[in-house]
Amino acid sequence: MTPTARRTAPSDPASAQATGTATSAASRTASEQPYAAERGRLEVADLAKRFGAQQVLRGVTLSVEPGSTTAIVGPSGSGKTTLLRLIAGFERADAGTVVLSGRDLAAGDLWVPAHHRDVGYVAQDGALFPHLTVGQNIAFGMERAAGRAGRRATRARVGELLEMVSLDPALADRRPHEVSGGQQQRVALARALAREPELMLLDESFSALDAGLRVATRRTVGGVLRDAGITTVLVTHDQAEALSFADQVAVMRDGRLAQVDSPLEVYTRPVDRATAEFLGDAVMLEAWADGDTATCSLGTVRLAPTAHRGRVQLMLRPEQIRVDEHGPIRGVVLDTDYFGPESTVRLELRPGREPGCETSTLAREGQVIIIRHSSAFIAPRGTELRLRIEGEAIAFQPDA
Ligand SMILES: Nc1ncnc2c1ncn2[C@@H]1O[C@H](COP(=O)(O)OP(=O)(O)OP(=O)(O)O)[C@@H](O)[C@H]1O
Repeated sequence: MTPTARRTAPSDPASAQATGTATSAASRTASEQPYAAERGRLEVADLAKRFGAQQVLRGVTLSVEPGSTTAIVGPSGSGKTTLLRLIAGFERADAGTVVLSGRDLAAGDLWVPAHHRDVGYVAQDGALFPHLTVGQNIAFGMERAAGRAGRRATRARVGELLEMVSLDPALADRRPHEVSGGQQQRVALARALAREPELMLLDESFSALDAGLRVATRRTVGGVLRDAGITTVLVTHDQAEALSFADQVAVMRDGRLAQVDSPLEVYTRPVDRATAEFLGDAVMLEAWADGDTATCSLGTVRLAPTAHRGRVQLMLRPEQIRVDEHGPIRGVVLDTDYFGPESTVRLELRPGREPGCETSTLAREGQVIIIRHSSAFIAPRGTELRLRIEGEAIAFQPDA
């Protein structure tokens, strides 16, 4: 694709970062519209960024389907926010391309600044203007017709946007400090939505909220964006948030995307041990792989399709190891960690002694594993449990 901007947006005096977005979709002429089929499609290719001596992004390639939601998740400092800022146009990449709705935003010498991109941005703290009312925050930078009729139309649109994010339009006259943190985040989203962006970027937008409010706000925001068909990219360091919010999860590590896949796939089929352990608790076991099964301290375990043979490292999620009185594996409870809806139980494996007990000869004396169980189940220390494995284990190279 030729690196040329296909249309020029009107200049916007407001800071795109503060207001959350740039050009109004309403300001486009028909001939300037991106191809309908492409609207909202984001393509990032080979993006690289260095700050001083530090190479922060090392060739990031990511495709986001129109109207879908992608979560970028990874440890602190892995480069998530930098990637989002390059997509928003707050920073310039050293190499690589950003294409939105078929239009080049960054490619070679071409670089479209933030306020000329149809991109909404919601920061962690919402970044509302404290001296403006909620309504004025939302209306800020919205294209307004002059005169009383124009003001009425703006007010009506502000009311609509507040309702869209499940807020009472009566909040329009309050100042940001007069509404709760969750409401502020929804106002920030309404402000970003006011300009009908093609792409919404959420930068740790729910992190500052406490647990209950966070889930509720996330659900509302996710629903609004999905209903509006707006392509969304969320940056978070919270694995559970990424898995529950997104259609696609991109796991970032050390400036690279280690895996990009559906939430189910990244959780149940992680590409390597670091990804597996980042996304949740993992039971790691030495094993011997032979085709579609492996032998480990839990006996013979079915394997997800793998090319690995011989000595491997096996990964199971704790919830795959179930307590079952007829299960072939034995373990003795060491301790139980209770935390509301479920408990974590540490067990020491016992080699099998009776028929039906398959615990393998690879079982090392004292091998400890962790399982999860409903909180109603609290086994005292020393209880012997029988276990069985559900589903398939993942095989990694021994040193992966
Ligand atoms: N403007 C900048 N100047 C210099 N270094 C920067 C700049 N922005 C980011 N960095 C560095 O780049 C690295 C990646 O930062 P980034 O904020 O992208 O990571 P992150 O994955 O979003 O982390 P966190 O989850 O902690 O926000 C960090 O080491 C950070 O210090």
